[in-house]
Amino acid sequence: MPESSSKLSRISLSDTMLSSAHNVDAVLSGSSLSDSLAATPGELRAASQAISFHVMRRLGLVRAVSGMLVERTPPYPLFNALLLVALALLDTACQALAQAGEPLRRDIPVYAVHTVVDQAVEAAAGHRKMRTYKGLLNGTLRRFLREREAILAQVLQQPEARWNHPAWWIKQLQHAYPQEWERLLEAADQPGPMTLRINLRRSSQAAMQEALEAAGLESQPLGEAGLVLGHPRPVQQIPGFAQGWWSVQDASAQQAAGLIDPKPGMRVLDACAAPGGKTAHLLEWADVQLQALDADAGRLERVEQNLQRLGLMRPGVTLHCADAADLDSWWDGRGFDAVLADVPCTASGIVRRHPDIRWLRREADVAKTAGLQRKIVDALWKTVSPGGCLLYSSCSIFPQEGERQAEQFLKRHAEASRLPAPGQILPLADAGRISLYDGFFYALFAKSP
Ligand SMILES: C[S@@+](CC[C@H](N)C(=O)[O-])C[C@H]1O[C@@H](n2cnc3c(N)ncnc32)[C@H](O)[C@@H]1O
Repeated sequence: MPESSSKLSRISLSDTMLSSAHNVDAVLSGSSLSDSLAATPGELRAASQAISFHVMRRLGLVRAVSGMLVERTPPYPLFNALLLVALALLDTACQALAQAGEPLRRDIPVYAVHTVVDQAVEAAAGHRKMRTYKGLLNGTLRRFLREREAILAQVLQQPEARWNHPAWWIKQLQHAYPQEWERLLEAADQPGPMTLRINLRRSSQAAMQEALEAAGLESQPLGEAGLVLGHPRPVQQIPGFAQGWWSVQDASAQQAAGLIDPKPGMRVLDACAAPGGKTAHLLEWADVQLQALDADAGRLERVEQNLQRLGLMRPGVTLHCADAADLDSWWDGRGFDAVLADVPCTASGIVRRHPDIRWLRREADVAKTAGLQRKIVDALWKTVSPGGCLLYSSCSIFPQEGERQAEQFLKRHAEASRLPAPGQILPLADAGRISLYDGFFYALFAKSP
C-alpha cells in the first residue's frame, strides 16, 4: 500500500470523503480549492486535500459517468459532489486491482473497492440531508462496479472525460500546440516537484543540501541557488524555514531575477509583487532600491511577511497597495532602471499544482485577462527609464498571455526591442520524468536610450 494510503487509513474515510465532497462542491460553485481547504478542519486537511486533488484530476471522467448512471440528479449539490468523490476513488480502486503488483503514483489515494462503497454510503447515511439518497448512492456505485468496462468505453469518447479538462481548454491547446497538446494535458495531471530557492544572503546551496541530508531529505541541485526535493514536505518539516534560509519557488519562476540581473543601486519596480517570491529573489540578488506594488492589500501583507522572514526588509525597499495600471495613484514620475511585470493571468501553466483551476476558468477569461495584462504592461512601460528594461512574465501556456502579447507589445512601442529570454516554457515530461518547470512565459524588452 502506498505511504499516502496508509496515513489516510488512520482517519475515518467517510469523514474524509464528506470533507472532500464539500471541497468539490465549492469548486463546482466557483470557489477555489485552496480557500475551501483552508476552511477544512486541520485533522482532515491533508487527507481531504489528497482526495480532492485526485477528484479534480478525474472530474471530467466522473462527471460523465455520473451523468450516464443517474437519470434524475438529486437537488442537493453536496450529494452530487459526494457521488463524484466516490466514483473517482472507486475507479482508482478498480485500476489498482487490475494493476496488482504495479503500484500507482504515491500521491494517488488508493482504497479497497468495498471500503470505498461502504464509507461513501456511511457518509451519506450520517448526514441529515443526504440520508434519503443512500440507496441511490449504493446502487449507482455497485452498477459502476458491475458495468465499469462498458461505461468507461462509452464515456471516454467524450474529450472532457478522456482528458479531464474542459472542452474549450483542450481546443485551445490543440490549436496552440498541435504536436504537444496531448502531452501537456497528461502533464497537467502529474504533481509538480517541490523546489527551493536558497537565500544566498543567509545560506548556500551546499550548506542547505547538507542540512536537508541531515534531516533525511533527498534533494538535487538546480542552477546556482535551487534545490529540488525528492518528495514534497510541509515547509515546517524542512530545516531553515523560520530562519529564512530558503523560499519555495518553482524552477521557472526562479529565472526572473537572473533575466533582469539587477546591479547594486539600481531602481527596480516589481509591479505585481504578491506573495513576493520574485521580489525576494531580486533583493537577494543585489542591493537595489526596490518598490513593490500589488493591487491586493491582503496579498501585499504576505510580501512583507516573506521579506521579514528572509531578512530583506531593508532601507530602500517600499511596498504599496496600488493598481499598477493607474500611474497617477502611485508613480512619482522618476523612471526605473528595471521593471518586472509578473502579470495576473489564467494560471494555465500551473494546473499541476492547482488542479481546480481548469474547472474554475471560463473560455472568456483568456481574452479578459489578456486585456488586463495589456493595460498593465502599457502603463508600466512609461515608468521605464530610457536604456532600462521591462520583463514581462505570466504563468500561462495560452499564447494570448504569452507570445501573442509580446508580439503586439512590440508593435505598439517603437522604442522597445526584444532581448534574449526563454519565451514560452512548457511543463512537458522529459524521458518519462515530470518536468522541473511550471508552464511560464518570459519576454524581456529594452527601451532605447
Ligand atoms: C502572478 S501574481 C504575482 C506573483 C509574484 N510576482 C511572485 O513571484 O510571488 C500576480 C499578482 O498581481 C496582482 N495584481 C492583479 N492586478 C493588479 C494590478 N492591476 N496592479 C497591481 N497588481 C495586480 C495580484 O494581486 C497578484 O498578487
